[in-house]
Amino acid sequence: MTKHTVAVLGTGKMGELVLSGLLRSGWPADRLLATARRPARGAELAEKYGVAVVGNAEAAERAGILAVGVKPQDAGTLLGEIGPRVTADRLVVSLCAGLPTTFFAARLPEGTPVVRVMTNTPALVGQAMSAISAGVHATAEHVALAEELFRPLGSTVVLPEYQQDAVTALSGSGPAYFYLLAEAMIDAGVLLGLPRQVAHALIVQTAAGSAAMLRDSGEHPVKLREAVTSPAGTTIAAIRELENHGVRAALLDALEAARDRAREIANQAI
Ligand SMILES: NC(=O)C1=CN([C@@H]2O[C@H](COP(=O)(O)OP(=O)(O)OC[C@H]3O[C@@H](n4cnc5c(N)ncnc54)[C@H](O)[C@@H]3O)[C@@H](O)[C@H]2O)C=CC1
Ligand SMILES: O=C(O)[C@@H]1CCC=N1
Repeated sequence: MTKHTVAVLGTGKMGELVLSGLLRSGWPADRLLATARRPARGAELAEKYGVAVVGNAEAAERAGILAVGVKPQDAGTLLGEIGPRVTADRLVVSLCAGLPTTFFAARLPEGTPVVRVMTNTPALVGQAMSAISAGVHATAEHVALAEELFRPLGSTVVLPEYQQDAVTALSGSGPAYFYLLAEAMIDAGVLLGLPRQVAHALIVQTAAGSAAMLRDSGEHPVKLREAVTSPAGTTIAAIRELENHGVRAALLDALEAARDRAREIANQAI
């Protein structure tokens, strides 16, 4: 384990997931710092995790690894605050959707290494998918450090930075699509006359079981779906409706829209 201190700058939902994941993996609390915009949030984090909550400037001076957990729209302001305190021997890890590492490099001292990571909310249960990319000035050693930070949260993969907007559309936003599907299927259960709690239990276990098979069997999803789809049976009747409603085309369009929005965020960032 690295001897660095990690500071989470902007400890909202994702920042807290990084903090709690590191603590779960045995990272000492005295090598973690957190920053928060609202004092009440800072007090909550200090109480819950036993980490020091400090200002952004102090965190930037004390920590070797700076994990930026603010919304992309707030990153410019944050970098304006910390830029003068950062030295090029730090590692900056961006959690921000859309923003390229050049956005950070332009606001930090020359030579500061930046790694871009797109993780997702299943980090809360140790099941995140975190995609890590070496950005400006980042070496293999910096990428290895980032992998060490994100491994406690779930799976990690190292990809070139140009793929990050697509990753954001797939796995960053991905949990929301599955939740939407689950929500709609539970409502369908209610439509068919099942009590809501029963529909909820059926769909949650079906989702968990299907995900486990998809991951653990190593089979292609087509093969798994075909095994459920009996000739002249119930499943094919449902699938015909899904195809009639263009669900596949909707998914292609939806993920392309998410990718485009990531690009737009980068263009709008100041
Ligand atoms: N929510 C999600 O599922 C995912 C979010 N992301 C990215 O993670 C980042 C954080 O997203 P969330 O955690 O959802 O947002 P959030 O709004 O929960 O957290 C951001 C936090 O930063 C704080 N903040 C803003 N400016 C600050 C400043 N100058 N100093 C200190 N704290 C400051 C805010 O008060 C807030 O608590 C975003 O850049 C987002 O694109 C990435 C993957 C998934
Ligand atoms: O919706 C968003 O912009 C963030 C990034 C990926 C998931 N949530």
